[in-house]
Amino acid sequence: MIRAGIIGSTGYAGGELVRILTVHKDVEVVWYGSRSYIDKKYADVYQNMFQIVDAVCMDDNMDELADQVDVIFTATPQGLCASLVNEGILSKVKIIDLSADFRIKDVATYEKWYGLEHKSPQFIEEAVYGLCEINRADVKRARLVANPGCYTTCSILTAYPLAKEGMIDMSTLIIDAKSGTSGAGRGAKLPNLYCEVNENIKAYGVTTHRHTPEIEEQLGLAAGEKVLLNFTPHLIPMNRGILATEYAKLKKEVTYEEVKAVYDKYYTDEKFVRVLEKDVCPETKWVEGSNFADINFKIDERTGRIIMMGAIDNLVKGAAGQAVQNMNLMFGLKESEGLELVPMFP
Ligand SMILES: NC(=O)C1=CN([C@@H]2O[C@H](COP(=O)(O)OP(=O)(O)OC[C@H]3O[C@@H](n4cnc5c(N)ncnc54)[C@H](OP(=O)(O)O)[C@@H]3O)[C@@H](O)[C@H]2O)C=CC1
Ligand SMILES: CC(=O)N[C@@H](CCC(=O)OP(=O)(O)O)C(=O)O
Repeated sequence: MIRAGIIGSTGYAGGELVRILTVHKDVEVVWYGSRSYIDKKYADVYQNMFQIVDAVCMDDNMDELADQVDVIFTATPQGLCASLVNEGILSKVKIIDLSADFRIKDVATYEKWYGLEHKSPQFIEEAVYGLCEINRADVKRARLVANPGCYTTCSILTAYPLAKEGMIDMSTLIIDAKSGTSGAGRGAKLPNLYCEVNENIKAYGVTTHRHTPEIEEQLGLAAGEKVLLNFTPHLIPMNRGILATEYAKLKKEVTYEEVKAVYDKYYTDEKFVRVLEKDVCPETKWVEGSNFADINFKIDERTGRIIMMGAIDNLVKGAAGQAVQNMNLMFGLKESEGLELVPMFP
């Protein structure tokens, strides 16, 4: 059995990790980390775990944890993982960080967009960007994985094949994304109160959202050029789900079949990416509770643009599911172990 510790197990992403790992046949969660609930029963924090998880919450002592487990998940605020990790710890355990600390290769870019000083820049280079469909071989060898962001997972997977094959003019790419409120975490914040979110929709982080440089870096690597794009997130009144709608100019006239062949080239063998049938638009409801990313596209012949669409569950493929997919690869397990979750509907 792989012994796992979760720092930040009481947050939404950490809670989803617990839900998935509790039924993973090769994993035992032995450390339910928390800052506010130390010594409290985990099932008192999340009653859905009543009679399922008996453990009590522990602190965030990564040094002590590293002696007791094989893998540590950090589902904690930006900056925390970088402030705890060190060579001694990394020589003993594998770390999968759900925050953004090791996602962006240029430390100045991270510090600018996150407004934080990076506490462990020496590990940025070695960290592997854990988007399994794109970096599978590197993830298998990694001891530190930077689990991608939720908006970024959806945005990158949706455009990746066309960026990689040079079919779109990257300078024209515009990403409009919408997220349910669980994306903002469990912490009490005024903009996330029921009356602020319900019956409402708003854009936020316009031109400044921290996922912008992460998407630019990854799609830039795919396209082999520096990419600057517009990314505008929106908060919508639902619990889970992200929908990204992405617009770009096609470099030349192409048919539906030609574009479909490109998506199939990258995703036919990918269990968790479903390229939908012609004219079917992805919906968050069709992926809820699952590790699927549903993707499709439509060519607008009038404008020469292509509209790409993607949907994921932000807490599963956008966070905990992807983290478990990474863990499976790092430990040589079946990639989909514990993740064959059927989407729930309605
Ligand atoms: N929500 C989402 O959809 C996604 C989240 N992520 C990332 O995952 C991470 C967690 O997000 P999310 O679950 O939403 O956030 P939450 O606010 O729901 O949870 C944060 C967790 O971190 C713990 N924590 C906070 N501060 C500290 C600290 N100083 N030391 C130790 N533990 C601390 C909290 O513990 P306690 O409550 O016990 O004090 C809690 O368990 C973030 O980096 C986020 O960006 C990534 C992808 C998607
Ligand atoms: C709705 C909402 O507030 N979403 C969060 C992003 C969610 C997230 O998980 O960000 P990381 O993946 O980078 O950790 C935000 O906009 O900051």
